Amino acid sequence: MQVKRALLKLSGEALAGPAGSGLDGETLTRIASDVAEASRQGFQIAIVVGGGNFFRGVQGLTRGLSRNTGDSIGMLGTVMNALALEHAIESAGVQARAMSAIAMPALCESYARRRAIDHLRNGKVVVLGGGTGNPWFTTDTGAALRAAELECDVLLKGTNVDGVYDSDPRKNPGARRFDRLTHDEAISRDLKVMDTAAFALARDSGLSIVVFSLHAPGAICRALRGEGPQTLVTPA
Ligand SMILES: Nc1ncnc2c1ncn2[C@@H]1O[C@H](COP(=O)(O)OP(=O)(O)O)[C@@H](O)[C@H]1O
Ligand SMILES: O=c1ccn([C@@H]2O[C@H](COP(=O)(O)OP(=O)(O)O)[C@@H](O)[C@H]2O)c(=O)[nH]1
Repeated sequence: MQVKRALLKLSGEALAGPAGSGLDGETLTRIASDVAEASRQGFQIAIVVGGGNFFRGVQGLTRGLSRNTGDSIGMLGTVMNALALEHAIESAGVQARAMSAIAMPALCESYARRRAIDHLRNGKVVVLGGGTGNPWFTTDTGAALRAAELECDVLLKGTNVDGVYDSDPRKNPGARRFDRLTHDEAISRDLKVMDTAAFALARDSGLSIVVFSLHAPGAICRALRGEGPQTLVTPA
């Protein structure tokens, strides 16, 4: 696969480091320098960042909040991560623009498809916060949506496991990793590394997904080159 423009999905937890919540400076710096290196190598990178290190909408239910309010808080968490990443990537020497799906003009640009494409063409890394801008969605679905809108060649899902397994590897130590599978197989076998809506949207827009682990330094550059342990999920 020849990749020029990639959509990188980073879960919020990926920025949390060993503490498991909030932002870890060292982790942020490591991931940002990997992204900056990929940009210097000529890849156009758009990032959709999650917010699970701060708040997930469903957590609100146990606090007496409605799902709609919980999801609004969750989306705000993703914007916090986008601002942190924008700063960390610029500190690593590459220009970056945070864009939010929910207008917050005092903090960052609002997401507009054509403006995001302009930034990418001009060599800036675009960091997309706010998910889809709607409750009841996830940032995985946001990542598939933005990858389709921005005509990305691939969706790279960077996470804490090194691919898609036949069952959750965190729960089943005997789980086996796929090198390759289709979106339909991932959906029908209920392989929960991404939600069904994200797999379905990626399938319908003809977008391949690479699932890889973010843990080692240089992981993002290697994933872009198709190197290292990973699972390739293809529409057919
Ligand atoms: N079949 C599977 N293959 C790989 N990972 C899976 C699978 N089922 C569930 N997972 C879990 O999906 C998680 C990766 O998704 P991610 O979006 O980064 O995490 P979260 O959903 O907790 O934010 C991993 O922590 C892994 O334990
Ligand atoms: O389009 C979206 C994307 C995210 N969220 C909310 O933001 C939270 C954080 O996103 P996500 O759980 O996808 O983050 P990740 O698991 O990747 O860290 C979610 O739980 C939702 O509450 C939402 O409402 N709409």
